[in-house]
Amino acid sequence: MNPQDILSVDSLSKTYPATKSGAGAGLDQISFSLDSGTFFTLLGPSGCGKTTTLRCIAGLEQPDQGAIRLGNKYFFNSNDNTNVALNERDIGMVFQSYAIWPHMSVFENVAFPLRVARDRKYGAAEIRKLVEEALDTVNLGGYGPRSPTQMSGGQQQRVALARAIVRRPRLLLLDEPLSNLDALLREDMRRELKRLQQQLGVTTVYVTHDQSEALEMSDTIAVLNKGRLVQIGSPADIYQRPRDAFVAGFMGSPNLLQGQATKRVGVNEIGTVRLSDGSAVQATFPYAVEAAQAVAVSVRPEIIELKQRSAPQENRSNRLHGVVTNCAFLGHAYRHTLKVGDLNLQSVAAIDKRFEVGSEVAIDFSFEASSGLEKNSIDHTPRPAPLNARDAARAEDAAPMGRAA
Ligand SMILES: Nc1ncnc2c1ncn2[C@@H]1O[C@H](COP(=O)(O)OP(=O)(O)OP(=O)(O)O)[C@@H](O)[C@H]1O
Repeated sequence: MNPQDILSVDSLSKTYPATKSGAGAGLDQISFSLDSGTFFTLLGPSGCGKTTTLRCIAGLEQPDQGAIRLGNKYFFNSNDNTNVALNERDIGMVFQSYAIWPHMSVFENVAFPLRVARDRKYGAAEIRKLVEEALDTVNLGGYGPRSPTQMSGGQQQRVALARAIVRRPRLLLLDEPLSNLDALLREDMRRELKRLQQQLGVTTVYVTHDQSEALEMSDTIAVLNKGRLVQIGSPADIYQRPRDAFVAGFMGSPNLLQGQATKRVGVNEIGTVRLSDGSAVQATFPYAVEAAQAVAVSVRPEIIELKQRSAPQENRSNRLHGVVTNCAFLGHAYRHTLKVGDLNLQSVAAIDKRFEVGSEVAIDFSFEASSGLEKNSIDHTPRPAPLNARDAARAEDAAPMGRAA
């Protein structure tokens, strides 16, 4: 790993002016640090700040506060007014709208960044070699003379990618690059993009609101909500151990059991949660909670096993009792809706595990697979190592109240 390629974003904040429709939105103290070669995804709903973060890294948007650094080179630092111009940041970018010029050939589109480079002059032979290599990398070898207007959406997106990598940037920024493609092509391009990123070993920041895209492609995911980074982790962490109700809901886990911790629970320990009807369930907590703290338990639909009420209960498994109120065929599985007291839960069961509407069932789910989470959105984001001693002092001063250590 090359330490010169570590991307650090520290306490990035930006406020847009308030509009008629509400207070000014933007970014609130976004921090993360990426090892070189990481495929990192900014994930969240529309308006959460993904594109603004990406544009700040690119130099298309100026943050109000914070620092952005690649290796030991600061792109931006509000402390000493560093703000490096976009074309000196050594990055490649691909946007949702491919931004391919229709009046230029594929070759000229890809050659463009080389022709306008200010830091060095590329000779004709070198341009030819670099463009051909970039086109080969995106499987468009031989397409140079064509007009982009004669190409499909997927091929045009590859041209945009070739243009982004032709200068072999140290950082690749991708803003929803697949969202204009049809569903089948998008699936193919996910794998293609990932292969390309691995082949190049380039640190990549990817923006999407599509959870499955983020899970399939990323090494690390950061979930954003209302301009704040609410959770950062591996795809498995984010999916199986959401930190709060927002992340759980956004990652498609509709089942939340609200209650109180019966006693103090340490990080990654199993704790007991007393539900409002007096029953208790156990879950694994990715963070520490105090006795009587209000918490929730996220139970993913696919970890629920429906059984006859008389069926024996497995070790280390929770059991609730409920009634099936709906059963929907999904093709590969059945989704059951279950009424448990005042609560509606969803389960997804294999095709041979169907229960009729009206069946009284046992609802089993394991302690390990059930995830304890914060009831409210509290920022537990681990902060990256300070950029330097001066920044450390500033970070101490600026640490917002209530942030987890
Ligand atoms: N130039 C601007 N002026 C004013 N407000 C802006 C501007 N750009 C973004 N915003 C606001 O900042 C917030 C974050 O916007 P951003 O585009 O970063 O979100 P996003 O997560 O990328 O959303 P989407 O997925 O819809 O593109 C939104 O509330 C948006 O309205």
